Amino acid sequence: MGDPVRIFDVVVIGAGPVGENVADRTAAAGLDTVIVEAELVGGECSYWACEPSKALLRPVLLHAEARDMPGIDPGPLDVEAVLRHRDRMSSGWDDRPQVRWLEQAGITLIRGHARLSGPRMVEVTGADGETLRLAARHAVAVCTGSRPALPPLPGLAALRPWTSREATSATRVPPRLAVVGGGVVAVEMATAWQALGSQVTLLVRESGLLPRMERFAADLVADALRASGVDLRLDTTLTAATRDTDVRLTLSDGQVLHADELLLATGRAPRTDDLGLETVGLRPGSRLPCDDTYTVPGVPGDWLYAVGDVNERALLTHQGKYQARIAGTVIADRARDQPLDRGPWSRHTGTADQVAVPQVLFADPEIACVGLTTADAARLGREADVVDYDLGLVAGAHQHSPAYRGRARILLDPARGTLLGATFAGRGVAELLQSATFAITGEIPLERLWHAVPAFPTLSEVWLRLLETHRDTAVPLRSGR
Ligand SMILES: Cc1cc2nc3c(=O)[nH]c(=O)nc-3n(C[C@H](O)[C@H](O)[C@H](O)COP(=O)(O)OP(=O)(O)OC[C@H]3O[C@@H](n4cnc5c(N)ncnc54)[C@H](O)[C@@H]3O)c2cc1C
Ligand SMILES: NC(=O)c1ccc[n+]([C@@H]2O[C@H](COP(=O)([O-])OP(=O)(O)OC[C@H]3O[C@@H](n4cnc5c(N)ncnc54)[C@H](O)[C@@H]3O)[C@@H](O)[C@H]2O)c1
Repeated sequence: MGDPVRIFDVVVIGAGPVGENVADRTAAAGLDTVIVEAELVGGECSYWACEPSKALLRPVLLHAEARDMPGIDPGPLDVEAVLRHRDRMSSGWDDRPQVRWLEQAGITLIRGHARLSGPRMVEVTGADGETLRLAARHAVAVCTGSRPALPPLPGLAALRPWTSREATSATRVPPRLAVVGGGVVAVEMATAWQALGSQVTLLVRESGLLPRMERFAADLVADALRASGVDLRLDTTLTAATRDTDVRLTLSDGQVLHADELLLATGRAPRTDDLGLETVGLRPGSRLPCDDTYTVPGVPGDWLYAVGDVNERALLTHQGKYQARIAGTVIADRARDQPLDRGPWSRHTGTADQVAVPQVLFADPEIACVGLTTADAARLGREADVVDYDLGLVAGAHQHSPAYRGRARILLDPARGTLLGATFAGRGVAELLQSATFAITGEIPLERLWHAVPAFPTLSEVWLRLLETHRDTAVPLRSGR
């Protein structure tokens, strides 16, 4: 007879920020919850993504701001101190504090690699090769996140490229760092490592950076990267690379480049390839689809959930945690045979994923955006009034730093008079973002926004200037533009 099956109400696969939050909600609802983790409790975000990257960037960005402020002479960056700060902010890659949190929340932790083995069944293979079988009375939540998606370069393994993991955890500054990609990881890591002492070359296949963000914002970042010394090459792809004493890169324009390290920041792939999805009739290796309650469709019995990066609705920690709160509530209410409210903005429906996903790019300048961009509106055929304002003109920006450069754009629904999207680019705009998120999710009418008076002199004054500009000159965006 094989080992007995351990039975729980809920099995959560993956203890990243998203899995932790699903488990927190189901355990708080009184459901016996187990979480399975193959590496470190806390996931990618805590050790190789958000936390270490922002810990590298915060000193770098503060240093740049201080340099531009009259009366402050910050001296050179203490690179070793920045790396030690990064190590502390990543908890020294030690997950004991997170494990204590799980214990306090009453969640059982099992370490190992989990795979589905049939409806409501999960098998866990531990580091010792032993297998444990789990059964879920109510739900299995797949929160396995994502991994770097690497380009199909010949001889990739021999190149030993950096991915986001090495870029966030490296203990030595490479003199020459080549970065492939023009997305958020590439831009943030190029910003950090250039300031920490690398000569960064950024190879971008598109004609601009950050293809999913407003072009004006991406262009401000591109200008600033160039000014900081980054060799930014747009419309350029890597056609071949070899590693000998250094890395030799052949580019699409025929040029050859040498670097000490090569960072491939070319997007993410969902971690579904070794998850036993085929045992429940699903295809391994691709995104795990879900509906607005985060239930995987096409699996009888509504017991399988996909939450966080693995469903690719929004590859962001905060949005994944939002999804987790909703999925946890759905699981708990289904377990109590309570009906689900599938209406928009209800406790069981992830409406914000579709209309208000906030994101901050931590570079110099920052970009903070939520809701639709002009390109999104055109793609969706949504009519929008587009309003731009030069952030550098508001009094709060003058106070913020003397040579402030920035710009803001909002998109308004002309029929309803509500906000559809906002993008702010400039130093210190990250903390402006929640005001726009409130306006979109609260569907606050323009007439009421006029009564939300921004304090003087702050960057928030841009709201008033945007409203005035809209009153006087709004440019309508018609579908297809
Ligand atoms: C460099 C970088 C910087 C980023 N910065 C930000 C930022 O500033 N802000 C932001 O909001 N987002 C940021 N992100 C995105 C953010 O990291 C992810 O959106 C977030 O980590 C997703 O959380 P998750 O729990 O879904 O997945 P993950 O954090 O990837 O966690 C998944 C967990 O599941 C485990 N796992 C996987 N498969 C199995 C299995 N079969 N069995 C057991 N365990 C398994 C993994 O070991 C992992 O611990 C950044 C990403 C990168 C790469
Ligand atoms: N501050 C933040 O919020 C933050 C920071 C980092 C990452 N993230 C999250 O992580 C996710 C992943 O970021 P990312 O930058 O890895 O992905 P991305 O999808 O944002 O950008 C990938 C870039 O790589 C390029 N690319 C893809 N394949 C290529 C190839 N074969 N050759 C050359 N270029 C190629 C793309 O054109 C694009 O410019 C993002 O979607 C984001 O949500 C968020």
